[in-house]
Amino acid sequence: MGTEQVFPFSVVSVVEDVLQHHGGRLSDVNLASRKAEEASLRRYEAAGWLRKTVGVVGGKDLPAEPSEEHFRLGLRSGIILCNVLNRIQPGAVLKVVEAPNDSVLIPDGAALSAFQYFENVRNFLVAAEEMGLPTFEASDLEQGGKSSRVVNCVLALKSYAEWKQGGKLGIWKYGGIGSSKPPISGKTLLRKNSEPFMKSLWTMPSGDRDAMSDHSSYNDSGHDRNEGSSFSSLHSLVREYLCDKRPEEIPMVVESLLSKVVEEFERRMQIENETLKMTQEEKIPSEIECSISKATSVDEEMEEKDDAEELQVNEELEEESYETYDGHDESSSQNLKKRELVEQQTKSIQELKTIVYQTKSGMQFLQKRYQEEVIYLSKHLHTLASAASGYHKVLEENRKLYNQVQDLKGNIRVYCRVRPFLGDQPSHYSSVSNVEEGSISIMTPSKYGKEGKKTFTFNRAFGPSATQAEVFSDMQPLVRSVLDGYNVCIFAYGQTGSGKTHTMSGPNELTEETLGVNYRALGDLFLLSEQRKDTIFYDISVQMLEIYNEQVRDLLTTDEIRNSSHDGINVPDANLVPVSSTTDVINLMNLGHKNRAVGSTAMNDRSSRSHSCLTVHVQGRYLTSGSTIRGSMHLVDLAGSERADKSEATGDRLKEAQHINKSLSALGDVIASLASKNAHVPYRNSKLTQLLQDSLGGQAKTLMFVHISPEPEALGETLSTLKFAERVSTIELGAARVNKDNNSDVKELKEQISSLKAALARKEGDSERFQQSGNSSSHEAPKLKPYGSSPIRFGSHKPRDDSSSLEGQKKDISKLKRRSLDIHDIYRNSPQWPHSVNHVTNVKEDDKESSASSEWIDKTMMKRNDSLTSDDSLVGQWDAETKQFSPLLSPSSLSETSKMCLEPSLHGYDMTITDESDELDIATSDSSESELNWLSSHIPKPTTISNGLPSKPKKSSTQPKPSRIPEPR
Ligand SMILES: Nc1ncnc2c1ncn2[C@@H]1O[C@H](COP(=O)(O)OP(=O)(O)OP(=O)(O)O)[C@@H](O)[C@H]1O
Repeated sequence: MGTEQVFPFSVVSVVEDVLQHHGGRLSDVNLASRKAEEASLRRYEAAGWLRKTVGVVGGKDLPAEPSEEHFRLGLRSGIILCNVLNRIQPGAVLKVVEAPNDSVLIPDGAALSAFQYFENVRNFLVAAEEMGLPTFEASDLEQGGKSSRVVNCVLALKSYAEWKQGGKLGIWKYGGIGSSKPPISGKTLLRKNSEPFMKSLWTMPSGDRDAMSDHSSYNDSGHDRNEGSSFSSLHSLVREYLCDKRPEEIPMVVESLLSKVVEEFERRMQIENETLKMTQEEKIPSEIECSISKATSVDEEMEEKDDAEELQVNEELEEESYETYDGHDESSSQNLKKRELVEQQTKSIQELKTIVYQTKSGMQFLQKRYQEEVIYLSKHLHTLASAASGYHKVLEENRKLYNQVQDLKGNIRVYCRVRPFLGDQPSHYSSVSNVEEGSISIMTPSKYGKEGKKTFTFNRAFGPSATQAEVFSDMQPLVRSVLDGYNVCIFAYGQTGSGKTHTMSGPNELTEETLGVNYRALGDLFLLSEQRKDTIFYDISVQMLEIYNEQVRDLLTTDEIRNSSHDGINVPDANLVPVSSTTDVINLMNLGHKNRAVGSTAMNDRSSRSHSCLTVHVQGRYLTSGSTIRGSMHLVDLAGSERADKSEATGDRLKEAQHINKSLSALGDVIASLASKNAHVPYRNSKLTQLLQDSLGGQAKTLMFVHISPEPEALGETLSTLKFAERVSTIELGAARVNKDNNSDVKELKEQISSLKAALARKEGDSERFQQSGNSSSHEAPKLKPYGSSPIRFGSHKPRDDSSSLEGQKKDISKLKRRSLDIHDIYRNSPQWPHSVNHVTNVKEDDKESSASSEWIDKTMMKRNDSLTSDDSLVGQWDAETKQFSPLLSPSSLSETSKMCLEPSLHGYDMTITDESDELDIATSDSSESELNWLSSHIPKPTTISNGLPSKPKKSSTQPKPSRIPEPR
């Protein structure tokens, strides 16, 4: 192994560095050369002492003042040195090879001699070292060697000899130049000086070199001849450096140079050793740790670094491992282990890499699919969201449209239902001849009409065979409006026994089929609220009230409640009972019916003369927004609308009748006011209107369910009821109103024309009779006109003037035409709601509400009221100017009133407030009896219905009732 392979640096490079970097230091070579002279003197001293000690003959090869060359050559054989040493220290060199011949003097002597000389020198040096003398290198005796060290050795020996000759006094210590250097050990001598020595051999002439190369010991040094080039370059370098030096300076320069080289060499070796030590003690463990940590954290690194960086790290790792392995043989086993470990880790890393790559690609694939699915789902979700919002919009739109349709149908709608015959009563006696979807035809006896048939149009008409379910299905949309936040009022109107309770509640014995509107409405609300529970939560609760004699009772409690609501909006003290099922409702209704007061009556129980009201309160809360909506529904079973019979109109019955009339009249006022869109609606005129206030008008939807009985006996009341209902229906209908009004008016106009024709014919006949019998008919009882198309008894006191009747009829026609367009005319011409006596007569200045509707209060009602009681205070007088009744008129003044009515032109009576009066009976102006008779004829008797209820016999009256039923002329 070459030097440059053993060491990380070459000797040549060391020398070059010394020459280049330490050239400055070599400048002191001059100083050394100055010392060379001193060295020469010392050499002379050494040579002289050697000559003196061994004699001139023995030292014949050594001049007294030899040059350095001669000094070296003289001592080169080692004979002089060995002999001198043996003289001073006998036996120090046991065998001294003497020169066999003169060849010793020949510089280039035989090889054997050279070898023997070398043995002499070597033996001398060993002995000198054992004696503690400063030694020199054998090569110092060769050309280029350090003769100064030889001089030093000789002078040291001289000093030792003198010390020995002097009796060995004190401790011998060599104090010559170079004595500070420690003695060179034999081993060190050999190792350290063998190389320069061998180098010098290579510089020897070829013959010597060949001779030397034959000796095996020289080959043991392991030097390869091929390495000579580096040495030759070194030599050339040194020679070049020394070429300008004087020969005597060269040894000193070379010595200095070599010492520098040696120092540099040692310095480098020390550095190298330290580096190696660090590498072994620190670097290797850190590399292992680094490798392990890199291996364990490879996953994280893989994520953080790209592949190129990872590869670089691994390559560096491997390079470091190889360097470590190559650079340190002694730790090769460790390096092997380390390398194996690194290889294992590298393998693991590769496997991990593969797994990571697979996982990564798998993750990327999954991520891609996930993103695709997310995109797909988001699209799908978007579609669903838009569909959902669209669905909600459509739902909302549907609700709006639904309620708009309800609005278009009219805020107040009128339905009519014909009760079937009860028991075994044959149907051919029915006064109802035909029932179509929106109209009812009534068979009128010839005395009522010319054609024997009268048709009334409503929003909906139900015949006797209509089932409860059919009836409810038609009002179901209205009921459902409650859940959308509307207020709804459904009230049943009709005379006693016409089937109001049956429609609203059902018969006494309830079955699923016979359940009335009340149950079905609530059941429907429950069903709908259940269907909507995902979006809205509904609270449904009910109240049940009765209004009897203007007193409000809570039917869900036994205590009488006080109407503390001054606004009349509601009855706040009434029990409000939450319900959640139809069963709850049935139980409550049973309780209500039980609590409903039942009085002894002439023909029916108290329920006929009291209003019962089932109020359903609905509060809905949207689950998403939290907003709430409120709706309410009044289901009212009104008291019988028939007029109280005069014969029974006493005491409690009279009081009941008054209250019923008052409340129904107030209800009519409210409806009329709403229809005319008056700013003020007189809700406060009765408990009934107060109770229903929130469900009458505004956004509220009202349904009047008119009931009629089919019995011919009830025809009068039936016609009255139908007339009124049709009028309300005609007035209140919205968009459908025009066509309906037109149809109705056309019919009426036709009837008017036929009536006029009949009047003309009659007039002609009367004229002839008048001429025959003279003017003797002034006291005849007025003949009742047929209960024709005129709805009511307005203008019943209007004088019957045949001569003016035609003109009056024409006026009426024009008024009818106008009425169809003018709502006020319609009201004026409308049949009145039954007015209570108190309502009409007790008109107070501060009660403007009632006066607001006084214009369409039938004057005849006063007379009818008058007929209901003998109390003069109840008699009213119609003031044509103020258009108000004046109470407290005496019976005599009634006659005057009649006169006034009969002679309106004289008293400024406004004819326009009456209409069709000529169609009705005419009371004689001077006969209050006739007037009473008229009133009797127009107050229908309570219908005797075969409903199992007792029919009270009629009290005697001045005129038998049958006579008051309109008779055919
Ligand atoms: N559509 C109908 N089908 C069968 N029976 C009916 C019908 N309408 C009414 N009735 C029966 O006629 C009778 C009288 O009906 P209901 O009591 O409902 O009349 P009303 O107008 O409520 O009388 P009131 O004013 O006294 O309360 C009852 O026995 C009832 O069952």
